[in-house]
Amino acid sequence: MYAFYSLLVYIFYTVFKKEEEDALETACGASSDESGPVSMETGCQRKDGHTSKRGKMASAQRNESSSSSDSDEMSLSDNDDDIAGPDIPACTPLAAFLSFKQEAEKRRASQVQLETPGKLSESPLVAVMSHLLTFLEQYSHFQQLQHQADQYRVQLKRHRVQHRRQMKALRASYRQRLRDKNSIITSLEEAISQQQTPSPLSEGEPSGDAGMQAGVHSLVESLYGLQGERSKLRGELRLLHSQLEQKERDRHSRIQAFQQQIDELKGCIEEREEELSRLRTATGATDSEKRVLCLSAENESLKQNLSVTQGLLQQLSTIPSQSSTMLMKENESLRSRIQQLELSLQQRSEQLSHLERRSEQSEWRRGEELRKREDRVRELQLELDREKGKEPVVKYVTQTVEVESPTTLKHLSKARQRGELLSEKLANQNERCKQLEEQIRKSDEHSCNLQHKIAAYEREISKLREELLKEIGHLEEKKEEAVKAAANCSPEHFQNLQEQFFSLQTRLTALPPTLRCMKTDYASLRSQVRNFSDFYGAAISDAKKQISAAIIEMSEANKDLLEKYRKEVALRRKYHEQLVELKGNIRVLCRVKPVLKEDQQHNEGQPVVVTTDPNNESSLSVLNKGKGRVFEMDKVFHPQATAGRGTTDGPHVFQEIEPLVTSCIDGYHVCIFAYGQTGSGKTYTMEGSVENPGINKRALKHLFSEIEQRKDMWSYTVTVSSVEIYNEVLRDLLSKDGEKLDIKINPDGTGQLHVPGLRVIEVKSFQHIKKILATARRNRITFGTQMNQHSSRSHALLCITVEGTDLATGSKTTGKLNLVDLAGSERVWKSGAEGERLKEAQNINRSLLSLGDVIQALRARQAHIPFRNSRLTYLLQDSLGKGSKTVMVVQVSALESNVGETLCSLKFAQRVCKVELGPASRKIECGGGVCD
Ligand SMILES: Nc1ncnc2c1ncn2[C@@H]1O[C@H](COP(=O)(O)OP(=O)(O)OP(=O)(O)O)[C@@H](O)[C@H]1O
Repeated sequence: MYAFYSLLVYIFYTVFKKEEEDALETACGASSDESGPVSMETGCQRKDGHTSKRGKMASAQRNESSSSSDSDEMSLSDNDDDIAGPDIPACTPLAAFLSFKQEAEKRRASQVQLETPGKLSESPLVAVMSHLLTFLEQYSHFQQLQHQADQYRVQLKRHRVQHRRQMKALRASYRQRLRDKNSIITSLEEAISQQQTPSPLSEGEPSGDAGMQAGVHSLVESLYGLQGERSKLRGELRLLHSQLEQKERDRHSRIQAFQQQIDELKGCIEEREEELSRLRTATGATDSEKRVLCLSAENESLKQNLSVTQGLLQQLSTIPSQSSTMLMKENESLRSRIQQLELSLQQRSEQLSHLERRSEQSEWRRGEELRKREDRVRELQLELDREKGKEPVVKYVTQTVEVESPTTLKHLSKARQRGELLSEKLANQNERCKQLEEQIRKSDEHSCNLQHKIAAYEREISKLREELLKEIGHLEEKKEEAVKAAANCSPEHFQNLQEQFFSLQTRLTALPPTLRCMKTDYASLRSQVRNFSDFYGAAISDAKKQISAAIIEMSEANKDLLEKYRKEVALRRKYHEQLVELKGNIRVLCRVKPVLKEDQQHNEGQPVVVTTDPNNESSLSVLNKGKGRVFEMDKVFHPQATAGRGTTDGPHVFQEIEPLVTSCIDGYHVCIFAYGQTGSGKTYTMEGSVENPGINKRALKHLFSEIEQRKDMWSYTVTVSSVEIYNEVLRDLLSKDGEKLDIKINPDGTGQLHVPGLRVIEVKSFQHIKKILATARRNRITFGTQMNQHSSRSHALLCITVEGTDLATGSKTTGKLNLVDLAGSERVWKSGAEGERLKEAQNINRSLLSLGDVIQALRARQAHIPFRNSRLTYLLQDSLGKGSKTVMVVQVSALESNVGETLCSLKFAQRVCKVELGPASRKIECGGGVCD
């Protein structure tokens, strides 16, 4: 029974509900057609208390229009016709049915109670019914209330509209009345003025026309009355105005409050959005979104960098002009100083030349005398020779004297020339002084030689004398013999012999004075020579004094110059560092290998897929499977670019490297490495050939020339070591035994790495380093692969350490330059590697991969950088990390057969491009510690 009733109730309920809904829908349709959106809302309300979607929208629209109506009168008046009373849904048939059912059930229950007095007084169905009924009653009551509320709301709106209309009409009528009154007043005033103006015709007439006066009075009274009314109306109008203003103020305050709320809401929304974006970047965002965020952040930083760069550029453009004017001034003052010094030097050189002339004259005079005496000696000698039938003995001596005198003169003329040169070239003062000293030394030597020669000459004379004495003795003997013979010979013969004897005797008596005279002559000659050397030495020392005074003067002037030079050098270094930092402390350069003859032989008909843009030095495009891809680098070297600085347009390799080598001398850690597939030209770029040297040689040449330029202020020590990493084993390329080496932490407590047993050579000159490079090249492991006849199978590192000491302050710098020629990054299958070669290729790829990981970690600013994952990265730790400067030269082939490797290399390069190492730091030691 219970189930039956329930079913019945359900059926009826559904039937009635359907009826109601149909009725509602027809009402909705009708009202939407006739009354518009407002009637839709109330007409479409369901029985279960839910408003339909359309109803909600309509309500929203109505709310909007009502809110806007407060502010906009016109819009309200437009919608005014749309406001209509809501229809109440009919739910009474169900209630009637239920009450009827309840009655029937009650009756049935009373009958059952009468029949079976022991059972319950009320059945459960009746209870349910009664509950349902009360619910429906409550619901209908609620709907009625809601309906009433809606009606009130509509009425209120109508009243408000009516009120506004009334107000408007009232204001209009007041204005109209005011205008009317004003016009009346003005007409009356005009009339009065006409009345009061005496007419020329009425002048002679009596003034007191009673009718006229009364009219005028009444008019004046009415005028006063109108004026009073006007002022009253004005007061009312003012009141209305103030009311309106008050309302306007209220409206404004409401708008402001509303605006505040909107702002608060906006703030909330922004906060939410921020939180959302934060959450997104932290967790759920896609890679592309993250990338977009990162890129926008990078963009921002780039913009900032750009503005900083522009500022710096401006500064840089102003500072050189200032410094150039300062330098010009200084130059002028220095020039005038130099001119003064040149003048004084000229004077000194004139004095010197005067002295030289005098000495030349005296020399010449002495030479003349010497020649005369020599002639005499020669004559005597000839006589003696004639007597004795001997060879001329003094020939050698006279010849030497003849030769030596002009050489002395020559020396003197040279000295004069040098003196003149001294005045011309001030910068070579010290050099010339040395030359002069040398000359003095030579002249001293020469005078010494002369003394020796005089002594020899004296020795020769004494020998001659001895011989002469012997000859005399001999002649005496002959004489005695002759006397003895004369005692036995005839008187004629005796007489003849006597004559001969007497003549010989006279000659003999004549000989000693000649000899004496000769002796005295030589003594005077000797003293003259001695005097000459003394005189010459005094003249030279005088000149020396004058020159040293000039040098002191010059060095005083030089001090200022030196100081300025120091400042200029410091400024240049600063700008240089700024320039390098602006360019970025990690730079990626790309070099495209030209298509060589041998490449054409192996790859006949292969098209070129890598193209460079002559108008854009930092991009290159790669064509792969018909699609072009553009890569951006810091610099792209087209295939015709040379290894050096270049004379043609476009970038040349060393031009980009040079500033970093200079940085190394200034105490920075620099790492330059070549990366790329086998045969792409890494070794060509780093080592080069004899006729076309690569980065290594050019860097060292530049290093030594820079050191030479700074030698007045800095002293440098350059040490070199070279290692190769083959199959993850470290080998010394400068030692013959090829022992395995290991990387350890330096026990000196600095925390730096060192390789025990590694040969470190101190290099004094560029010529020396050439030999070292050749040794390292010879010892490196190379094999032929399918891709390169002489493929380098190991990573080769040339480590140059430059320790500098400031001569003025004593501060020390330590710069490091690591030049790395990496092994080829080819694909294993493509290189045709097997067995040992395969292991080799795998090791190469592994270490390159760890280099990539290190760069990735640096890029992500990770706390831990995996330097220790390979020997290569471990060894380069202090030149790859923070505070260092790194340049990667990516080598690529332009041929289509290598496009895969080319793309891989370029993608790796682009990853490196994004790494920021932060500002580089100088390694300077002040006293005991390190002060970067
Ligand atoms: N820019 C260039 N101009 C002229 N010749 C070049 C250039 N680049 C490379 N070559 C030539 O290409 C050949 C291979 O170059 P190289 O040995 O330098 O390649 P690699 O990258 O070092 O190879 P691997 O990694 O196998 O050692 C050499 O004969 C070299 O002379």
